[in-house]
Amino acid sequence: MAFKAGETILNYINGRWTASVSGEVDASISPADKSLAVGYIQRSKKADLDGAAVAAKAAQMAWRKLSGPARGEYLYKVADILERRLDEVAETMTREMGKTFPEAKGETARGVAILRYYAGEGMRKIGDVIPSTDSEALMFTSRVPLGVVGVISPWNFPVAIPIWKIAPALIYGNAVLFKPASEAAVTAAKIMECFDEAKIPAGVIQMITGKGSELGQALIDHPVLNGITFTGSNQVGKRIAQSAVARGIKYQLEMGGKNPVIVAADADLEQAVEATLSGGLKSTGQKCTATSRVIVQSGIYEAFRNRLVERVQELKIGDGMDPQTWMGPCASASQYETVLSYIQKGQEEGATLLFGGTVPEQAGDGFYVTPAVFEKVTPEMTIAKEEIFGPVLALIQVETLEEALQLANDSEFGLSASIFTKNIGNMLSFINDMEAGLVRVNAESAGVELQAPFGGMKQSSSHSREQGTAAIEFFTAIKTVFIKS
Ligand SMILES: NC(=O)C1=CN([C@@H]2O[C@H](COP(=O)(O)OP(=O)(O)OC[C@H]3O[C@@H](n4cnc5c(N)ncnc54)[C@H](OP(=O)(O)O)[C@@H]3O)[C@@H](O)[C@H]2O)C=CC1
Ligand SMILES: O=C(O)CCC(=O)C(=O)O
Repeated sequence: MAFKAGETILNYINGRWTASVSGEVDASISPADKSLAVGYIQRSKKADLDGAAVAAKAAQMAWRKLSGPARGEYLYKVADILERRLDEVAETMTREMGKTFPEAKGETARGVAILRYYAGEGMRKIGDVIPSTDSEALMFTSRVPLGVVGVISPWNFPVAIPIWKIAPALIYGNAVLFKPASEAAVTAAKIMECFDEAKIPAGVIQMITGKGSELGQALIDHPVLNGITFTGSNQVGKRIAQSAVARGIKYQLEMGGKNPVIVAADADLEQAVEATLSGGLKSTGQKCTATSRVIVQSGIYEAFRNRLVERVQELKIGDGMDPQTWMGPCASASQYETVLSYIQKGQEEGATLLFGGTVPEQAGDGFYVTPAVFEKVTPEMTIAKEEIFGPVLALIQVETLEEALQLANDSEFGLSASIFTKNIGNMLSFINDMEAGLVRVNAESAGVELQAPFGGMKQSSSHSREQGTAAIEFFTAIKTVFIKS
């Protein structure tokens, strides 16, 4: 089955495309033109979830009995199908949440690579032999699946994030109940179509759409779950943690960031400017790893600021499907309003708006805003503290590297951070002292590689890591086995 643009998509439950018991749907609208519906999604109820939960439990029993390589074969098939349908999936993503078509294609290709990576994991070791004090015994560990895992994903990476949660969950023998973000659920259905076409056994992966406040809450409270993995806001993440702790199930949270870039006086100016543009404004700044605070040493400040503003002025804002477009719209009406309100707050609190932060004339019915560059930002200002999740850069001038590091760490978040410098001492201080899960030298703050652990410190995560070989830590439990004849 392949849903067409503008159609009503259904839930994928127990291997079948199924309408919700509610009989209600919600439009997923295009951020490039809010009068266009990219599709209609089911407004599902707890009763839909209950049916899926029964199917998941039954399916997981059989799925865990398959060998790792056999489970991997399914993921390889899904990867091949997604690769064949890459342009179609990427176009749906661009139309539904606004990122440019080249970015959407890159993300979909990353989804393919993640599927293949975890397909290969099905052939790798899942335990260790440990010497026992009893010389006649054999002692070893084995990794076993958690059971049924809930996946709640955001709209900003509608393909990569669901896949980097679903693929490891499946390869290690879990069944998945997947609730995508409502604003990217049509794209999520495209991923499900690939699993369906690969003939994955019914019930192993199921997708149910609906409002976070109702269906999402019902999922996190559902007794069928043995684990839950989430990416999104801190507010929702905290609710998930509370519910998981109350029921004693495993949870994994990836949440916000307020990512700094330090530009040292000896930095390569062009490199630092281009990385700030890319890290801060690609995907319209809607990445948890996006550059938000730009901390610049005074020796290079003026040259950096002037070049940055010059380059930001050149960026073309428009529909992500237009090949000329460098930056698309904000993903939704609520993101748009949030971003505009932060820009207003920045000005009210006394920061200087050097450029942007306005609604372009040709915006029409789209959620467009020009990238905003602020200077004279102080650490206590709201735009220096809160995650904006939009195309807003806050420049902060400092004298010394020590001051830069101290300001960079002055945040409740600790996801990613970059420094631009040629000095090895600066690099080492930054690597040692920066409180972030991802530290990058002479590279933009955004940029996650699927084979490496990903996650944050402080309020940015539940202190667990996703992706690469780290994924096995969350999606399995260790069983220690002792055998004596
Ligand atoms: N770290 C990151 O990558 C992301 C961070 N954010 C941050 O969060 C802000 C708000 O974005 P928003 O989309 O509202 O993020 P949310 O955290 O509300 O949404 C993320 C996911 O959680 C679901 N959800 C919402 N409420 C509940 C609930 N009570 N129980 C269970 N699931 C729920 C959503 O469903 P539904 O879509 O149906 O509401 C969606 O699938 C952004 O401005 C940004 O700062 C947002 C997205 C990603
Ligand atoms: O930067 C990336 O590729 C991933 C970012 C991310 O995980 C997020 O924004 O939620």
